Amino acid sequence: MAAGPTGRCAPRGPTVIEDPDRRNAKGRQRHRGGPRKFSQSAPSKRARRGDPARLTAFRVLRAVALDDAYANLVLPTEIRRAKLDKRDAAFATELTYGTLRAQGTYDAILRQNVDRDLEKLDPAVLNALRLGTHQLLAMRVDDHAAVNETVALVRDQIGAGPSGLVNAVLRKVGARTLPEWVQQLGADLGELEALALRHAHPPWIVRALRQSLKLHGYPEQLVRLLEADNAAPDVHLVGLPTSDQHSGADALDAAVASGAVRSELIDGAAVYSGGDIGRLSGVRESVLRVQDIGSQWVARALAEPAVSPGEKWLDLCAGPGGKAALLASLAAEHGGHLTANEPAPHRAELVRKALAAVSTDSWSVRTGDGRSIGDLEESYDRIIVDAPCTGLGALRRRPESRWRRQPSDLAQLTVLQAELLDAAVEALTADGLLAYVTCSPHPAETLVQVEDALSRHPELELLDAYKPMEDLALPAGRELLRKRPTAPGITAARCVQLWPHIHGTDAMFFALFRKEAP
Ligand SMILES: C[S@@+](CC[C@H](N)C(=O)[O-])C[C@H]1O[C@@H](n2cnc3c(N)ncnc32)[C@H](O)[C@@H]1O
Repeated sequence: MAAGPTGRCAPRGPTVIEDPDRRNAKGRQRHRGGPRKFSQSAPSKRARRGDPARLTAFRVLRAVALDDAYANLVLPTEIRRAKLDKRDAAFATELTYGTLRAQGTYDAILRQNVDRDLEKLDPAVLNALRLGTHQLLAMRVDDHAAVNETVALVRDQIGAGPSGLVNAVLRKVGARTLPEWVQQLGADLGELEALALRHAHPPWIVRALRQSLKLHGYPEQLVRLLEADNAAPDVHLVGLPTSDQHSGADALDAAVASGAVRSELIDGAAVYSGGDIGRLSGVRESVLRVQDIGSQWVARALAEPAVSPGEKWLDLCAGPGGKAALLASLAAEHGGHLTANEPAPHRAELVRKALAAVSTDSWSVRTGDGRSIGDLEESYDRIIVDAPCTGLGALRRRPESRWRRQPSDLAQLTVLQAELLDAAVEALTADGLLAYVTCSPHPAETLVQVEDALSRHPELELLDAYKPMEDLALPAGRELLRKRPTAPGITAARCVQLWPHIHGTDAMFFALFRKEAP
């Protein structure tokens, strides 16, 4: 994907994978003994082994479905395990991510073509059908290759039994294009449900995104947002401002010399599409890190309003440590100290690793429930509550998450978010600053939380969160923040909501409070 210097990503269609060396124009892997001849009518006579790239995608889908695994974590392991070369790895990646993203739409199509409930199918067979459907409808893979290779995969991995069913269903799926299927299935749906089907989002998420866009002044941009959710995100880099051993700024300069493009939104950030970031200098030392520019922007915004030397800061929900690393590094510049709190021990360990480059005088990690932070009898000058949330702002990064998340998750999460905010208010010094951040634009997790917190805590004043974001932004970043809801007194006019299709970042929400002196 073209990476603009602003970090914005242009929406794109399904990835086209073409490999003249290893895959022919039909998406089949070439065989040394010349092209294979597949029987047109007898699946039992066809290839018995699936090709390694498709097998890799199949294995990831299985781990996601059966073990609740995250595709972005499992896929690299499976690619290494299968020893895929670069091109096959790209094919497996597009196949995996594309299939997972569009799963709901593909299931709607499959329901039309399978003579029983999908829930009654062997999950492995259903996954194979989804993989075949993605190849048929969204990748430039020839129909025969898509069907034959999927049938071969099924024979190899599941057995000969279901291969006939898979063959028959995929032939029916391939009889129409994706727009034709969407048009046919959408004809009986309401406008929102049809949009959800077309852009492969669950309707409840489309409803929430539509509401949030409206509240933040972008009522007409729903389709652009849904398209951006379906595009692969750019990799963003941060150079930590302060470090014990190495300079993050130097590492960022070196990354730029290696093809990264400096962000036009904020300093200290870059966009990289050069592949393996492990090769960049400073990554091993943790001074150059992968971090969404939206996350960098909100973390820096908390550290923007006049910092006094020796301040005490708290990151209440720190794992895996992205914002904590940046905040600790900024605190170190002012002789301050960051406490990074995280209840999950393995995530607390990740926080320690993330902070490794920053002077140990400047941070400590606490492993505990953020709701009990008041037990420490410490108070903090600045606190960030980067709350556990539905993650609807990062759908681009976690292809399976939109189908895994349920509206019922909100009930539990919003209670936890409110309790964490209460604990943070208690632990905040008089005149201290509190940032409330989510990687979700859902109104129940964002504006409603802010309004509820204000009504529970009259001592809180809602500051204009745009101000520190603008103060630290470069001209292009400032320009993108220019538009905001203007009606006086509305909460949304003081809270920043970033968007993938506008800012090229995750949809981070940022509210900033001050606790008034009693
Ligand atoms: C959105 S993530 C934070 C991301 C992190 N700030 C970063 O930038 O890398 C939310 C974190 O909150 C943690 N969490 C969950 N329940 C919590 C609780 N009761 N108290 C504090 N943190 C909690 C989760 O384990 C998760 O690591």
